[in-house]
Amino acid sequence: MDRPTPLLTPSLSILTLVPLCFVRYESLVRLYPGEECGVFAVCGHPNAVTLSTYGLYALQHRGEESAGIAASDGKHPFRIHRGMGLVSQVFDSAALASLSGSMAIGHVRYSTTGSSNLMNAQPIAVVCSQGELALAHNGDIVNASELRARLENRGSIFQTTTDSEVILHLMAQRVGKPVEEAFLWALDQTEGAYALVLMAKDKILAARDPQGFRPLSLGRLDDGYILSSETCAFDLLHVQFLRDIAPGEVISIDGDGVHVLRAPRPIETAAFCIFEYVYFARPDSTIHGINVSQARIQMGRELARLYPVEADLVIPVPDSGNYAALGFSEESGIPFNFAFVRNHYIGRTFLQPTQLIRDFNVRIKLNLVQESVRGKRVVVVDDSIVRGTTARARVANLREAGASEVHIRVSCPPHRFACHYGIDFPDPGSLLANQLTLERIQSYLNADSIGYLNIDGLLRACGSPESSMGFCTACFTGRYPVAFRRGLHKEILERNQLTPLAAK
Ligand SMILES: O=P(O)(O)OC[C@H]1O[C@H](OP(=O)(O)OP(=O)(O)O)[C@H](O)[C@@H]1O
Ligand SMILES: NC(=O)CC[C@H](N)C(=O)O
Ligand code: SF4
Repeated sequence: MDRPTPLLTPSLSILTLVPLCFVRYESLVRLYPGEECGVFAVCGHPNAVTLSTYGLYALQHRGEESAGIAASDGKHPFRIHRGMGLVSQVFDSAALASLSGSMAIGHVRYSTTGSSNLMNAQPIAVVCSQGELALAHNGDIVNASELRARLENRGSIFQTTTDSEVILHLMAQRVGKPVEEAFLWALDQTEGAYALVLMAKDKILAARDPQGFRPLSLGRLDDGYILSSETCAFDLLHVQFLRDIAPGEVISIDGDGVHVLRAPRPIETAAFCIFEYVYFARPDSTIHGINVSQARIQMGRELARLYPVEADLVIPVPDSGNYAALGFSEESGIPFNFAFVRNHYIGRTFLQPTQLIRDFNVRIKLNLVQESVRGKRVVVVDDSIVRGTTARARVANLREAGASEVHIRVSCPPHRFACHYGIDFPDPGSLLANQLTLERIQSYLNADSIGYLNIDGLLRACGSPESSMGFCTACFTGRYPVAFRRGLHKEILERNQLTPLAAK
């Protein structure tokens, strides 16, 4: 038996597709492999709201479920606008006119803990013992369920089912303490992945978890400071890049500038998410001194050395496969061309709600220029294979179009394990490489050969000037840098899942 049941691909007729057109937008927009979030913040700039809006446009690839901005002029209550959908759908002129101030934080969400609905959209704003606070979070807090149960037993009333909200409730417990101290105290109890921006009355605080799973960079524009998940947003806004917020570092920004509240952890203990370089981050971003597109080109070169093949043409699976395919072509000397045309109006590939819809989405996403592959031996380079939906459909296309051989090359190792640090990978049972051997994957995809980049090649491709810098590779290796409770899953904080602890 070659094919695990969840991977079976039912055929799709145009009649079965028609009702799908009426499925609500939110339920369809389910990104591969569940994206993650983007955070953005402006402190001390008169155009904070406009800058945040454009910043979120630049971070849109990190989350397409919901978007929001909270703004403050330092005198009036925070103004906040959040909605489901893309930045362009959430922020019309009326929404933008409702926001003002020289401080703002923004968020684009892809849910990893708590369902996708308006209640869970960020920033999350509260009024508590610390005054007004608004929080935007990228990552996943692995002990959120324990923290929440403890807080609820002490009377906390939660308004969302996200992990992020526990940070605000922890802060609220520090009655009478400065907001900086409350933030540090909350972070001391929080385990897992977080790149955070927090807006308080007259300052913005920011933090990265000790492993630095998710990126966060600091820049300067005129007299103001900007924080962004990725540097591509700085380029767009002509923001001067100052530095990355370091793993474990906590800062505050106010009228007097940037203050380090907690010094970084040694870089040796870092566990940057290596999959940011493979797929998530935009190729024009630079994370820890490594440009993402350059890293991807190196991955393609490594792959060509590891799995050489006699062929006539290298083609990428756009978009994320583009640079790796370029590197493969450069290293192998096999000509490069675009044979798949990507429809950019559909976002990144969807995984939900059913395999039927995934198949449909893959068909909308990519179309083949048949003339460019007919009679050719083709190497198809993609950044990753998760369920195999994309690769299987693309091989079938290439064969129908008359390609004489189809060789698949993947610019990261096989995905065999779940991520609990801010990427909503499907459960391991639906990961192709968790279920099948490489030989069986090759036959499932109907490819003439298959080659995945290995961990060493991937690490080399992401090699940093800081040579001791560490990466998280858990979804490939199963070696998790931060321990988590077994059975952790996305719905863990939904009301009926909570198991209150005994009051202390
Ligand atoms: O094995 P699967 O489950 O099909 O998932 C893997 C595919 O999905 C991603 O593309 P996506 O459309 O999300 O993004 P991209 O256009 O940025 O590459 C990825 O680049 C692979 O092509
Ligand atoms: N992908 C993310 O970083 C999401 C942040 C947070 N865990 C949420 O689900 O809202
Ligand atoms: S498990 Fe994979 S996706 Fe998750 S943080 Fe680690 S490298 Fe990134």
